[in-house]
Amino acid sequence: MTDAVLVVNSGSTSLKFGAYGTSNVEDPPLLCRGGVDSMAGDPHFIAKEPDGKPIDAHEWGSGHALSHKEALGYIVQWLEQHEANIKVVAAGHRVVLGGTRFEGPAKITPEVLDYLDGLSAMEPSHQPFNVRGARAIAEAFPGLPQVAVFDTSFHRTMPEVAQIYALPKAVRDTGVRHWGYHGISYDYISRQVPKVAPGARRVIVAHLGGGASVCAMLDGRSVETSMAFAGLTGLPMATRSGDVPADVIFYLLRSAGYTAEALEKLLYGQSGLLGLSGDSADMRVLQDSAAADDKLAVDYFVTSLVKFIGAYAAVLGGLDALVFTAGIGENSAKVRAAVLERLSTFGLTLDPAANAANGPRITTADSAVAAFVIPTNEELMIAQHTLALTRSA
Ligand SMILES: Nc1ncnc2c1ncn2[C@@H]1O[C@H](COP(=O)(O)OP(=O)(O)O)[C@@H](O)[C@H]1O
Ligand SMILES: CC(=O)OP(=O)(O)O
Ligand SMILES: [Mg+2]
Repeated sequence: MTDAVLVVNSGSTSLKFGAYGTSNVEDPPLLCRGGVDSMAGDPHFIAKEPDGKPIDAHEWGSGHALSHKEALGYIVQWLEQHEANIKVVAAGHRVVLGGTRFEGPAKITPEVLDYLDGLSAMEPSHQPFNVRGARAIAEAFPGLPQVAVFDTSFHRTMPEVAQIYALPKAVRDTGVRHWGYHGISYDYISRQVPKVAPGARRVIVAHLGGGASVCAMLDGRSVETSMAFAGLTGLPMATRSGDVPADVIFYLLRSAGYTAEALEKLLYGQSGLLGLSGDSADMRVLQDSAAADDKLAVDYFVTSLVKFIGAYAAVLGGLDALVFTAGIGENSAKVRAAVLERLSTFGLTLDPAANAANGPRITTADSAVAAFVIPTNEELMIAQHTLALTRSA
């Protein structure tokens, strides 16, 4: 029997898992991974070897819907049947918002889950599903030690001015603050940067996935980040708007017949790359398209990124390294090239061949500022934190 930590990344429509061995706390070995995608309408399960080789797959058919509990139930049963040598001894969860109470990973209790669920009103796009995943595991494995690892923790090093808005104190004290997200990914990247760019102190990391944000790091610590209060703002994303001025929101509510609910649906689900292109939320489709609106969507995405990077270079007092990560950052040579071309004034010179090969270094040897592609690994970070916290019990 191999003891394993089960890592769960429970999203609104997908539930990803990874099973990690417990033999090496610093670098827990991945045993297998997978998940259920499109839970709401066309669920399909896939399990893979650590190297990505498929082990198993299952489809429920379109029109079928799975709850988080059902999807996790399937995963747990699959692990028991197909990975009979694995014994789950702890579970670690990605939870996006830790609120004022949690600045680092925390052991999960029913009371902790109630607190975290109470934050769902602030962050409705991920938080309730993260909590649901932890509750489903608690039911499937009664008594199993569970740990929550938070996206927001990494950004608590930001200076006070980066964590607040220009609102009265009474409002700020209700928890309205610039939390920042994707912190588990940034934590991982901050540990990789010294390996590829020794001595780089002023670093900007662009986490560009379905959700996207940028983080300015000084000596490996967050000092600014673009995703703000909930998972909606900052850069435009697959279906999320990114920054839209508050006065637009007032106008839509007051004069254009939107309810708060319809507006939330519009901004979270029908905007961003999908809203601009009217075509697709997927950068793979948009970056190769000749359609004018698809090009507009890519241009808006790239321009937003350039604006944040420029602003963050100013905040950092210069730039030593730029890092691209997550689905778009790791795979889209076109987006990276467009961004770097527009940043040549900052001393970044693209190496087209290295960029086409997805790096790791995508700037020329004589580029004053270096840019890199570093694949992120949120699951490994969660496994490490979970092991550290449950081992010290
Ligand atoms: N080869 C590629 N070129 C451009 N974009 C890509 C490529 N592969 C994946 N992506 C983009 O990556 C995104 C998913 O990134 P990922 O980090 O897996 O996101 P999430 O965490 O939201 O699941 C998709 O929106 C997709 O458009
Ligand atoms: C917080 C957030 O936006 O996460 P994701 O990119 O996984 O949707
Ligand atoms: Mg992600």
